[in-house]
Amino acid sequence: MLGARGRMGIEVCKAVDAADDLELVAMVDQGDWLFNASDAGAEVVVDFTTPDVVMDNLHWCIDQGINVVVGTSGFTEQRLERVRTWLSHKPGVGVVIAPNFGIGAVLMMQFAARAARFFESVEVIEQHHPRKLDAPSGTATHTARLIAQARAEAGLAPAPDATKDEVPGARGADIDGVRVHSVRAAGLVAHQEVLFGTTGETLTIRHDSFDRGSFMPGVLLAVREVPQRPGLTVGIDALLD
Ligand SMILES: NC(=O)C1=CN([C@@H]2O[C@H](COP(=O)(O)OP(=O)(O)OC[C@H]3O[C@@H](n4cnc5c(N)ncnc54)[C@H](OP(=O)(O)O)[C@@H]3O)[C@@H](O)[C@H]2O)C=CC1
Ligand SMILES: O=C(O)C1=N[C@H](C(=O)O)C[C@H](O)C1
Repeated sequence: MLGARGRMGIEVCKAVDAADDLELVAMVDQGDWLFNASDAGAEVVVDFTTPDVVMDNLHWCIDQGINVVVGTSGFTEQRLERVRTWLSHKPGVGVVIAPNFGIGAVLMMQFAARAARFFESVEVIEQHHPRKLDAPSGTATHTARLIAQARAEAGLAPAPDATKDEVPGARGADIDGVRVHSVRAAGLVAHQEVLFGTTGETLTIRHDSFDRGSFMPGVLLAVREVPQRPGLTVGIDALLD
């Protein structure tokens, strides 16, 4: 487990410990020696660290021939392409990178992608605990990209918006033409709303993680599946089919 002393790392270690078919062989955090994982014979590394260190971790694991499950945020298309290049030199290694391991969150993203072509307007509002380092969240960025792709395939025009005098930030971040708003407040864990609008109606798709336990079934599923899935898998959608 990389990031073993973090909020997610602590939960993953507990979940792996509680699973009869899995064994936790190494817990690595900031300042620890990465070779602890290979020396301990890890078959799968799970990474919940930070966007600035995750690429080095991934590169090292792939080089060592260790399968990896990544929950850390910050994956752009360019980063994914670099991972594919590393994997092309290690054809037996599997990597699963998921913006969100919550089953409800995965469904929320799928439902949003399905609804996108029917609505001229869309806004994504993500809400997280205030100790989160990045904004917008990986989930919101991924959702916006899925929506943008569905809108492009349907030939939709940009969402109507007459705003002229904008205070910087008031309309959120623009991710592929979709506005994304990030809220940070004590008491929150991880929440997202996708608001669609068209003539005379709106549709709101909302998901709430109230507890980090919500991510564990998805993480354990990926840990069990990744050795059988060489190459790069983005999201856990394919693992749920
Ligand atoms: N995909 C998903 O379903 C989910 C993804 N996430 C993502 O997971 C990531 C972690 O979130 P969270 O657990 O809340 O964050 P935390 O900050 O609580 O945990 C990150 C941990 O990684 C440690 N760390 C930093 N650098 C290294 C390194 N080089 N090697 C090993 N460990 C290191 C940190 O140590 P230190 O504090 O000393 O820097 C910290 O203990 C975030 O990117 C978050 O967005 C979170 C929840 C669900
Ligand atoms: O930092 C978090 O907490 C979370 N990060 C992920 C993200 O950036 O989307 C997943 C979930 O939202 C929790």
